[in-house]
Amino acid sequence: MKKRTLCRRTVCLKLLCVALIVTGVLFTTLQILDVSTEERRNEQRNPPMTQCVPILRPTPASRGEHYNNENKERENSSCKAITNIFFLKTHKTASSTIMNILLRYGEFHNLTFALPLYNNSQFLYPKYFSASFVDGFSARSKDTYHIMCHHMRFLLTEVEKVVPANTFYFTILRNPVSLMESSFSYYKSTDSFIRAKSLEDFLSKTSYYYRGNSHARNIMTFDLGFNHNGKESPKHFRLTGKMVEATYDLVLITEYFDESLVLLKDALCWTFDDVLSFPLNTRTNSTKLTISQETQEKIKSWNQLDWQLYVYFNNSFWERVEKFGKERMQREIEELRKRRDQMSKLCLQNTAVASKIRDKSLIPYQSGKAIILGYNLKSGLGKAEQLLCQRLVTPEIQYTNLLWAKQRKSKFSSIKSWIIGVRRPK
Ligand SMILES: Nc1ncnc2c1ncn2[C@@H]1O[C@H](COP(=O)(O)OS(=O)(=O)O)[C@@H](OP(=O)(O)O)[C@H]1O
Repeated sequence: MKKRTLCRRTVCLKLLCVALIVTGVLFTTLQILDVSTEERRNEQRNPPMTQCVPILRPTPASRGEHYNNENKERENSSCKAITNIFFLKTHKTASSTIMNILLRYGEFHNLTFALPLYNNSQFLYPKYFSASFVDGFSARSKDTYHIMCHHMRFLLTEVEKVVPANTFYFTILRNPVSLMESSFSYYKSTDSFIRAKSLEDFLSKTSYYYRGNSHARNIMTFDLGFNHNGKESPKHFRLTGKMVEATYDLVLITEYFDESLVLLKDALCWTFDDVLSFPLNTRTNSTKLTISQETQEKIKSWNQLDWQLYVYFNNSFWERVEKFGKERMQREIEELRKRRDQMSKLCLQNTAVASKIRDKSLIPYQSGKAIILGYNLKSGLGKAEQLLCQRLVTPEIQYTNLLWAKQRKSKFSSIKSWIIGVRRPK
């Protein structure tokens, strides 16, 4: 009798396991197939991930490690490379270039990314971030993610659910004047900008054109999780600055991109090779505007919250450079540029508009009135160089797609081994 009950329990348990697996597979399939109406509406902001680049296996040479002994020196030094990283990818701030550095580092060091759900590269932006927007997230998976670096509207309590406690937080800010010129061109077809004849026209009739969306006003403040139509007072500016300072270990400045990379390299205890990058998401000169002094002032005034934030962190950035040592900074920038030059000679044939990019998987997403440039690689590269060069110029959407596929594949392999383990007779 007892044996039979035991037997029935074992059968029940097995059935339960099978049911769970079937539900899991169904759920995953539904997740893949589901493109909700809201996601479709957000396509402008959250472009679909369609293009694919081949998954290749990284080697030390493809990591760039054959160019110098720096990695060996690092191995002997006391500082240990930081691998738990959160990067708040702010909009139109060169954040895609920084992101490419993180994606490459993570891929080549087999780290795990907290990626957005399939088909949404921006964690359902402009909604506030929620841990449930992370692909495969469960409360138990918390300590499994190393890097999180996609666009989002920041919410600390939710991010903390996803990343480990010792995570390094950083972000990047850009002068709101050039940022808004860039946004106006890139987001020209969004609500607030679509009817404006020019940036000047928009700025002279903001109460008529502005529809409240973040791309048109104080976008950095919005991305950082604050009210982008909020109060403008010295007390408010100071408080926001202090709050950001308390959350982020480092705030980079777009205008001082190489100085920023050197500080980042130092803070993460990484090497020059780790922070090598080529500018991504750049526009043709034909889609850039020259901004008069008067318009610059209007932009600052319209984006006062962003402007004050920028001034605050521009100051703290230079204090940090001072601490780092100005001469040392100069030396390291020279070294970084030398290596970037070498890499550029090795990899790049030219920059090109979409129609002139030979490898269609390397075409960057195009938006609004902006003509976004990509790269053609040199032909005849060795296998390892080909991989490194290709990754250096792989746009965000394609790279995310690739990592998504890689992580899904490894998750499916673990489930498969678990099923085989359950089935194997004792
Ligand atoms: N290395 C470096 N240094 C300085 N500026 C750089 C760099 N890399 C990219 N960029 C400029 O950053 C703008 C694109 O920003 P993002 O990649 O953050 O855009 S996006 O929000 O992800 O669409 C875009 O600015 P605009 O050309 O003014 O639009 C890029 O030219």
